Amino acid sequence: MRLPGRLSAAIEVLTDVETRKRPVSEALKAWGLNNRFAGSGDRAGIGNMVYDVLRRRASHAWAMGTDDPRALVLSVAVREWGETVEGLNAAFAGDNFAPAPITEEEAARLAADDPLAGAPDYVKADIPDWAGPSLDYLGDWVAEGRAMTERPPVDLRVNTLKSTPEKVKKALSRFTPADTFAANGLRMFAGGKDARTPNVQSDEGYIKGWFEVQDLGSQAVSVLAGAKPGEQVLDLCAGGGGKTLAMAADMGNRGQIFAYDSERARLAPIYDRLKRNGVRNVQVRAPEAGALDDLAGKIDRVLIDAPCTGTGTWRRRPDTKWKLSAEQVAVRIGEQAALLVEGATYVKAGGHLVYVTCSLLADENRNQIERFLAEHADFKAVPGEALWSAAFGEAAGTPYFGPEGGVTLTPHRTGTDGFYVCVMRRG
Ligand SMILES: C[S@@+](CC[C@H](N)C(=O)[O-])C[C@H]1O[C@@H](n2cnc3c(N)ncnc32)[C@H](O)[C@@H]1O
Repeated sequence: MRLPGRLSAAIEVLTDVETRKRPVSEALKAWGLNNRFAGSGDRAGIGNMVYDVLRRRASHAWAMGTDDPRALVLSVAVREWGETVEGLNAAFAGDNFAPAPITEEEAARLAADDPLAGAPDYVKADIPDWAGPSLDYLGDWVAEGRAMTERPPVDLRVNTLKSTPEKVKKALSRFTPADTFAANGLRMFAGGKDARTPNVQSDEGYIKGWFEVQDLGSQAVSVLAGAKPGEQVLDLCAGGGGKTLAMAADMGNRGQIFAYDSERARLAPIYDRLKRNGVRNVQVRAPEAGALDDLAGKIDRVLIDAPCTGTGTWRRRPDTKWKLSAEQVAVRIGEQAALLVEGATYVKAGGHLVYVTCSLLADENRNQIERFLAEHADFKAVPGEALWSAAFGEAAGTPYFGPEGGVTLTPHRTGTDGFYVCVMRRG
């Protein structure tokens, strides 16, 4: 496929996402199944265009005076991918799969010198209009929003139970992985335009369990969770086990992690992942009545990687940015508050409760912790700044340290997905 056909396909997928309210990954998959002639390069190019549009949907819509998928795709093609109106029209003329020629009005919009003139800050930040005040505590929320519109890198966590950063770097040298502020993290930066994402999961090293794909922010909060060899740890919202695996490696397979999740289907991938990673100190507890009763008051460290709105992952899942409703936020807040109360019951005296979200909303982070601490006088927050500098030193970006003791990572501040972590000690 040539570029015109790929642009038409991106318009089709975006229309499908909008009209059928489908998740973008599903719409892209469906397009691939219905168009089997398209190769992997085509699918990558179309996917990149669709995601680029969604990351900057508000600013491109402002520039074009409409949020019609065709206008948004043309705007990204010209303003981000470096195409010209003349070049596109020439290419469209000779291609049966091309979109209709660019109109004069569209051409004028695409040529505007200051396409965001008069735009409100939330449009410049490419976030929903309600979100600015919620991110205000971070300082420059327009810069925070803009950083969330960049293509995310691929981050790996080296599994120290089976490998070393040097060994993984050598095995993946064709992708030139770079070091990160986390000692076991490696990063591959995203390419531009139709560049393909490195397919590291088909690499021999991945199959052998030398590394996992895990955002650097997720790695960092796993380190800050502070699991030590020999401890009894409960991962109360273990899901597919991303943080369970990271903690097991930090514990050197010594001690015990109980991995639990209320959704059997979420937990399902953990079994294969534990095997591939060579993890031997995890006991998976399936969601059955009383599954955790025997752990009450006995655990050194309880991790609550809480269900959340995922606002910290907007650069990876930009479609969710435009769909989040106040009702969804309220549901998550209720679940998180209940999990904090439940998680506390498993912590032994002198043990720690660790609360994590991949959200940047104060209501899911600081406000939850402040309410919990006000109602649980036996818990005290461990200051996040001290935890951070002990783990990563001064050179590791500048997270936001909240007055309640929490640490907030953001694409703008730490070059990671957005994450929040607060470690609390039971007195
Ligand atoms: C952010 S995800 C966990 C991700 C996982 N820890 C990882 O690192 O890959 C949150 C998880 O919490 C689970 N969950 C939601 N409510 C729960 C509850 N009341 N008890 C236990 N798990 C719950 C969800 O099923 C979901 O898998």
